[in-house]
Amino acid sequence: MDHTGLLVILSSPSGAGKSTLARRLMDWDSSLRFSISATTRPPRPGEIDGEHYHFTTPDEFRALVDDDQMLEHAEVFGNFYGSPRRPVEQAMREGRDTIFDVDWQGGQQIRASALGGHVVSIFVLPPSLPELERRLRTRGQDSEEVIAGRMAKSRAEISHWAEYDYVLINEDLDETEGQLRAILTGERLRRDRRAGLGAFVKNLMAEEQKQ
Ligand SMILES: Nc1nc2c(ncn2[C@@H]2O[C@H](COP(=O)(O)OP(=O)(O)O)[C@@H](O)[C@H]2O)c(=O)[nH]1
Ligand SMILES: Nc1ncnc2c1ncn2[C@@H]1O[C@H](COP(=O)(O)OP(=O)(O)O)[C@@H](O)[C@H]1O
Repeated sequence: MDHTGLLVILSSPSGAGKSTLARRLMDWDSSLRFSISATTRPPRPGEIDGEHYHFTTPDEFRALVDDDQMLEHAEVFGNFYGSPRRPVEQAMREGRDTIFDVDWQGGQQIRASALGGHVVSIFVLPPSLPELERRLRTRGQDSEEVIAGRMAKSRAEISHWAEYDYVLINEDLDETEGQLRAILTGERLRRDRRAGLGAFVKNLMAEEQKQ
């Protein structure tokens, strides 16, 4: 059936588990596309340019924005982040769903864009703030200073939870992954109903009359 790809937005305070969940969803369904953001943040050890992020200088980033190549962009934790527009439009044309790992500002901008009708938004909460801090620490990729900065901003991010279609508490990773799969399956069925089931049912009825 012909359909347009969905834009699946995942937001959460840093460390709640978005990237881990996005990776698991893509292992489950290889047709899902991850929106690789551009950022002015320096790469962490092990991060690959063009795979985790497109790492850019502030000047390069500004040029992309000025050239209208960003579907959305925002400043987060003192760095710029943005979602390139073209790969998203291409995936939509191919009927492939795109996953975005963006903050609340990105969520608001994509929802308000011309593509907003295709958005499914999901907010991921940690079971508690001490557990969030523990996860940031066990990820082992940020300095104490960076962790303190992210914890300080976590309440501001969480305050936007009610803007999202779904809100999941990521306590048990397998359970949250199951909930995400269920959401995606349900939202795809809703999309297919909008996109083309009318024609399918018309055909079905016509066949019945022929018999
Ligand atoms: N608005 C927006 N936010 C983004 C984008 N890419 C990443 N972010 C957000 O920026 C924040 C920091 O991301 P990152 O530096 O990878 O740190 P991490 O979330 O701790 O792994 C997270 O809240 C991301 O969701 C983007 O393209 N646009
Ligand atoms: N449900 C969970 N239980 C325990 N640890 C988790 C859970 N979800 C994620 N983590 C761990 O927490 C850390 C932060 O997760 P990550 O996916 O990097 O978060 P985010 O992308 O939201 O910043 C990682 O070390 C990850 O393995």
